[in-house]
Amino acid sequence: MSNWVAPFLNRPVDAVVDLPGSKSITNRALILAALADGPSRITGTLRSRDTDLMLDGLAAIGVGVDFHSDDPTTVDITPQPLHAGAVDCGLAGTVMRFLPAVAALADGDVAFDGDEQARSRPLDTVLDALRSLGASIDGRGLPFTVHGTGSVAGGPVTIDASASSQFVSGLLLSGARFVAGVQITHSGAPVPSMPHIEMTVEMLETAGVTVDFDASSTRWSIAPTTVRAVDWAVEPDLSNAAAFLAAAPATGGRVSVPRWPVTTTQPGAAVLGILEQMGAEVDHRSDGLLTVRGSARPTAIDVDLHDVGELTPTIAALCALAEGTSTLRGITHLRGHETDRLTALSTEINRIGGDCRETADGLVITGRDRVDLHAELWRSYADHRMATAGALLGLRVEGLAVEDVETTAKTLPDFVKMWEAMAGTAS
Ligand SMILES: O=C(O)C1=C[C@@H](OP(=O)(O)O)[C@@H](O)[C@H](O)C1
Ligand SMILES: C=C(OP(=O)(O)O)C(=O)O
Repeated sequence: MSNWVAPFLNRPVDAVVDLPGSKSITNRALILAALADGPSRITGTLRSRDTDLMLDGLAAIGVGVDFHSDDPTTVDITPQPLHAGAVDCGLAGTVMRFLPAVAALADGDVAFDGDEQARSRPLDTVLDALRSLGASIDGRGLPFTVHGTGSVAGGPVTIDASASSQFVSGLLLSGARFVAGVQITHSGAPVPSMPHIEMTVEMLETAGVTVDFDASSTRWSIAPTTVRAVDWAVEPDLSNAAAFLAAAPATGGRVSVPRWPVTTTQPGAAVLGILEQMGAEVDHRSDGLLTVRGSARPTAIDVDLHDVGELTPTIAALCALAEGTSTLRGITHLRGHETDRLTALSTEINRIGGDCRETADGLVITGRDRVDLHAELWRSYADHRMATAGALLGLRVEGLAVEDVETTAKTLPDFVKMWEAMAGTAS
């Protein structure tokens, strides 16, 4: 675990940053490929801790995983009969919430564990739902064991998915393989991160699985059907792009990202509208090059991030530098992310001299001029997005060190190299 002094810039940033594949698309493509009716090739696969844990977990229960020797981002997935094994979830929500339903289809016991910090992430909803759909599972959270019998009865299930959209996505991704399919009803406060469920639905439809859903986003239904093999091309990770793009308004500079998709289900795309509201300019060229330009100091915003919670650390860091008081709403569920992100962000922003207050459903942040902020150790709480938020503030706060910067490997192992290259300080 090392402290990394983030690059400080007293000039505007000017860089092009090419991002690797999306974590969310990669881990969905891997599950769908594992359950499909034939082999699939995935290109642009993100290679990071979360996606390698998914690859390892699938391989541990029998799925064929073959990397191309000359390109580690191209992987061939061959479905095989699923058997007993052990799965390490690390701190990955997508692994701990998507793989149990796959494991229930295995013939044998599948033991799940993960990082100490993962044990406090909400999970019992998925395990209870699978039990009520006919699976046999010991445990209410990590560690737990799925006693797979080779099939899952499936059918109707009511869950409260207000703590995480991944509860719905996890059941949908395997639901077509259940004997009676799956009919999910959500009962509770609104489900967060709805675009991530839309991503699940769109990828299922691409694999030939029809999902019926209602306009109020409380019911999703899948009939038992074959999951067709698809050769997936993974888009760049737009949530990881957010911190790099925010460097433009943070320094009054310019950051471009190639291969930005014209249409996407990735919630990370919402960062563009938010940066525009904060005063940045956005340009998307026909060749896919996306550019964000900042000029004056960013302006404060009042924004509901319920649908795009994973952008919060980046936006909060920018708000700490903005002119005025910002309100970030609709993000209670962030208390169950990698860490309690509302407490972590307010603690760290206040420790460097900022002004951040937790509210019932978010944060209120009064921006400070950079001269009023001071370099302290920015703690990461084993949260990749806390580390990248620290790096963003480090561009304006000379000497700010980010603790445990290696935690960025959860979704972006090359973060330090890429950030230093963006800042023009790479050795
Ligand atoms: O399904 C997915 O790929 C994700 C869904 C969201 O989870 P929550 O609904 O728990 O916020 C998001 O925050 C996470 O980073 C990835
Ligand atoms: C919440 C996140 O991850 P996870 O998939 O582990 O929930 C995230 O990446 O911001």
